Amino acid sequence: MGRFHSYLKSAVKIISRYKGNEPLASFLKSYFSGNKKFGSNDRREITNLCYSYYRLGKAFTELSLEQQVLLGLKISARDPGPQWKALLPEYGVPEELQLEIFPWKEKLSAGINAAIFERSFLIQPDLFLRIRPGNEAQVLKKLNDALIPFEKEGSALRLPNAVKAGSVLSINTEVVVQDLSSQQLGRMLQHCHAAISSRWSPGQQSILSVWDCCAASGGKSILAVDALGAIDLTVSDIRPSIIANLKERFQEAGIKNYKAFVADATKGSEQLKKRSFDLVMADVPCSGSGTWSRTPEQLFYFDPEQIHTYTELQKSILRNIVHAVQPGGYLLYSTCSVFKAENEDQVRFLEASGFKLIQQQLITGYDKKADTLFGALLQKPRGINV
Ligand SMILES: C[S@@+](CC[C@H](N)C(=O)[O-])C[C@H]1O[C@@H](n2cnc3c(N)ncnc32)[C@H](O)[C@@H]1O
Repeated sequence: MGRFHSYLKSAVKIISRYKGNEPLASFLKSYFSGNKKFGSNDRREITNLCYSYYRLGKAFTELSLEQQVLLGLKISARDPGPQWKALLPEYGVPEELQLEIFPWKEKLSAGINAAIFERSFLIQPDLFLRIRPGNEAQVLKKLNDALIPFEKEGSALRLPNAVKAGSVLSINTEVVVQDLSSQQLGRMLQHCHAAISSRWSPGQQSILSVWDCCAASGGKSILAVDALGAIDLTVSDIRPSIIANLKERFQEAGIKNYKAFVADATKGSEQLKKRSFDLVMADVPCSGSGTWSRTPEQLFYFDPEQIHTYTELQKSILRNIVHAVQPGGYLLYSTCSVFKAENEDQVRFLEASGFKLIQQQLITGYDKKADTLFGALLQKPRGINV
């Protein structure tokens, strides 16, 4: 039992020091590398305790830190095991409690089941890979040979979170680490491609021009290449470091023909002067609230004022990029947010500027151990001046 008390003490120490200024995963990594006495089992137990605490949000702050950690462990989806259960009465962990983990339910996008969404914070989502075109047989063989358990859903693979997929598969070459919901945006991309290519005259060798204006390390761009085939691809992001990551990733992915640069999408850019695209992808910076089951510390430290900050930034990006959509071309707007203000309301904003909504979808992952995302495909009618 002494070992378990000591894990609890370490978790409480970490929680008291962590202030939410960096991802919990990086904080834990630095903490453990500065405290070599912890072996891999210890690190796993303590990590689990810390995450269990943040999964409760601020619902039970009247309890002691020890009680909150143990309560998180008790009500999380995984059975904590007999040694932990034995500590519950010792620390006076309450039996029955009303859950109010996610207090901003009135701000949710339409169609979200608030009760199921709230419970999803207690479950760690799975790991998802997307098999890149032409690699399915070899990927499945490698996983089977290595006895790695997985479920296949189309080109998506669902694996337990602890699996080190990179030890068996070539990440970015054979598979991409990409959440199940994110992968589904491929359908909207295909819809847009079918609509545009139907306008090409028979035998015309046309290539879709695409700008990913918030590309990060290129997750959606690689999806676009895989879903659409040869495209004339331009990518940009405000962060130089992430564009450097993107270049490395594209190299591994075998993507050679593209233009990449650093640009603030709220401002005009030299590289884009006079350019327009068949498709502009705006996977905008957002609250990330659809992914908080993976990063529950963000749930804990979230200030709802931030929603306004994000929506203003999103509007400012949209105002600046709409001119780059060709008349008759498309804008794919996406977030990993569950808030209406970042989702449907921004679609209304685009419609008010003359764009026509083709389809919008809240891609729920909270009921599937995956992320929740929002995507909307809009078309710029010919003859409007934005
Ligand atoms: C949701 S992430 C994009 C994820 C990426 N599309 C993917 O699939 O991996 C949003 C990105 O927007 C970038 N960003 C934030 N503000 C920006 C701005 N003003 N202009 C351009 N990019 C911006 C961030 O650096 C971040 O990489």
